[in-house]
Amino acid sequence: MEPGPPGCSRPAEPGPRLRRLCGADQEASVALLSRARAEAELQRCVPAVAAVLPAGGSGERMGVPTPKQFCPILDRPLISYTLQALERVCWIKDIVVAVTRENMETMKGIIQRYQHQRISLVEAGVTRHRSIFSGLKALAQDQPDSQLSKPEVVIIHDAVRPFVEEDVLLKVVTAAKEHGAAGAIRPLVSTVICPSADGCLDQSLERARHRASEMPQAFLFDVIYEAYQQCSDYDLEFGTECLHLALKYCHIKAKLVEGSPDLWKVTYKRDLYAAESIIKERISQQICMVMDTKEDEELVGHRLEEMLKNEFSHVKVTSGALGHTGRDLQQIILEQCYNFVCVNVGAYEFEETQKLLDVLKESDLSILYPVVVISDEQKLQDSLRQGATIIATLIKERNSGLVGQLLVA
Ligand SMILES: Nc1ccn([C@@H]2O[C@H](COP(=O)(O)OP(=O)(O)OP(=O)(O)O)[C@@H](O)[C@H]2O)c(=O)n1
Ligand SMILES: O=C(CO)[C@H](O)[C@H](O)COP(=O)(O)O
Repeated sequence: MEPGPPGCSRPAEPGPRLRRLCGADQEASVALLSRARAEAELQRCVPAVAAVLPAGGSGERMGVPTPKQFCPILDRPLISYTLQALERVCWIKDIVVAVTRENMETMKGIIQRYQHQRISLVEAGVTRHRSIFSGLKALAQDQPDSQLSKPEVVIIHDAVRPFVEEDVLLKVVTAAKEHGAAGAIRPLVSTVICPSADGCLDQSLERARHRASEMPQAFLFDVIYEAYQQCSDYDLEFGTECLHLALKYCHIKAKLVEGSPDLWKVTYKRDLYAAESIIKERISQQICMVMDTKEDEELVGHRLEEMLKNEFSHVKVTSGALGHTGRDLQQIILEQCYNFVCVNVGAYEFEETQKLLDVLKESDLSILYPVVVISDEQKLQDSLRQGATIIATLIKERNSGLVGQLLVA
């Protein structure tokens, strides 16, 4: 079993992804209520945790004019995925993002467009360490008029590592509470060598004895803030390791926690393609089919569901949403489903469907929302098979040109 939240006697709640899968078949209102209760309970017993996200770099190694954190992946900026990953964790109270002055408006636009919550912006520094320090200062202020308050534990996570999961965040926070500092590590992929001044091999490190230091990291706030206040200009200018600052200036030996391979930092252009593939794979595992009527749900929805279950891990069928757009959508959006397929059976009245699509489009939560019309009721079985093939291809291909399109099976 995962460790419970720090300072909390209850075992950890399953992460939102797990909750989404577990709760899929429950009554919507019951699921909502129990989720709200569980989150309120967690909020009460976890120490105050905030996160600082340095996002003020220029992404030189990426070699494109746009800083990599703002580069689009499936039409959504990279940083938005990272924010979403942190926001899903209900016990992180505040998320402080450090961005350069020139990108402040861009960042505000992203927050508004993707409805990010609990975010505060601070001005980034000229190096990563200075950006982090700027975020920590905002949390330390603790002024009555400030929205932020000093946390007990602070998570530091790069804005360009979008695949951080709740379990590793919980592990580093728990370890930081006990040891003062903690960070995720990974085995080295290549051996680290030390060249001499003349470009020849000086030393070769034993790979099995070394690890790559990744993110997230977590610290008792007072420890890391003290370290940043004490550290030299040289550290702030050239340092790359926050755990090292805690060791050097506060004598805190960080606890190292094994991280997942997806924690790597998007650095080169090829990393954007890798990130896109991972996102595609993740979001392509779930699909929500919205039927126009209850009868269609029974007649067509569940047969389509059976056909699609071999291809996707989570297929949800819902009906009546076209008539009760507001209520049902609220539930669907809470589940953060990306793929909607509205199925009309032999119906050519698309006004309600159009309304639903407009709401989805404005919500910016959904990436794919085509309408599939199973047109021929006489040959329903064949149409269904064809419909299932179209739906599966749509979800897997994720061709953005098909968003909001009408397809006829
Ligand atoms: N002055 C800086 C430099 C970097 N970062 C952030 O620190 C994280 C990790 O740094 P890195 O991968 O080195 O980003 P860049 O500095 O943007 O990349 P490069 O070194 O290729 O220019 C990124 O989220 C980056 O935006 C920051 O907040 N402020
Ligand atoms: O992994 C890290 C710390 O452990 C940092 O993400 C990394 O050091 C950032 O360095 P740089 O800005 O030079 O890429």
